[in-house]
Amino acid sequence: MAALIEISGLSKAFGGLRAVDGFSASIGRGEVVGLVGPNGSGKTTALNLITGNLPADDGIIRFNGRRIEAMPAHRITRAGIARTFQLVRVMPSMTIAENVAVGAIFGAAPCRPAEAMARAVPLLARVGLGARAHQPAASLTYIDQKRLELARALAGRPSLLLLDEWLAGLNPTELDEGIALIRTIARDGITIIMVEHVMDAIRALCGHCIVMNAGRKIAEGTPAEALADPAVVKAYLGDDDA
Ligand SMILES: Nc1ncnc2c1ncn2[C@@H]1O[C@H](COP(=O)(O)OP(=O)(O)OP(=O)(O)O)[C@@H](O)[C@H]1O
Repeated sequence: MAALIEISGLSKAFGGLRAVDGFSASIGRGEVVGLVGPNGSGKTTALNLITGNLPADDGIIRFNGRRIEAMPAHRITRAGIARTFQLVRVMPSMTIAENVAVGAIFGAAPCRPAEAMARAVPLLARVGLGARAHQPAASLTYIDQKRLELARALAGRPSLLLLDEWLAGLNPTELDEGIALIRTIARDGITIIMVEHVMDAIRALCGHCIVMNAGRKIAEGTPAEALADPAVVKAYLGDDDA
């Protein structure tokens, strides 16, 4: 399988802290990859480097064969990488549909505002917000803001979707719905990298799992293989997420 994204020697330090330290990975088209690891292991920082939300200190990222590690975030979005945030970022004074339309206008398949609003409608239905399209985004609960962020990311028609703990905080019913929704996105052919602490979701969705600790990749394989790796068991010992 040709790699959609290839990461080589990616590094980022905050002062003396090596948050991402020589991280390399190759992810094929159509894969659903779990990026897991104890708290503070560098997962969100790795996503921020891929999306250009943070500049890398070192390393190469090839997406669709193009170097993107020095591109500004908006060009990376245009190139086809969309994301959700662990700490959601919605524009509270705009309506829910307008928030999603922004994702269409600035995404990989840019369009005019009228078409962007038309694209938003079915996506809001898909994430369970269909009845609320014209309400202000500020009216949404935290969980519903996460749904909005996912619709906004999809509106950009990305080829790579990065989910940062998108399933966190869902109740068991919502979790089942969320897993089913991610599965439909993958079936549409969108490659997914999901940072997630909900291991049942990783097992249910991911054929490929990468485990980080202290900024480094410590294991990789199927979820069963990677999570059973002795280095992974050791990394999680003493961590509340184990
Ligand atoms: N902007 C920043 N400035 C300074 N330190 C940071 C910054 N962002 C992250 N860090 C530190 O870098 C390390 C890696 O953080 P990161 O958020 O990438 O980990 P994570 O694996 O996503 O953790 P979690 O599972 O808790 O979200 C942590 O020690 C964190 O405190």
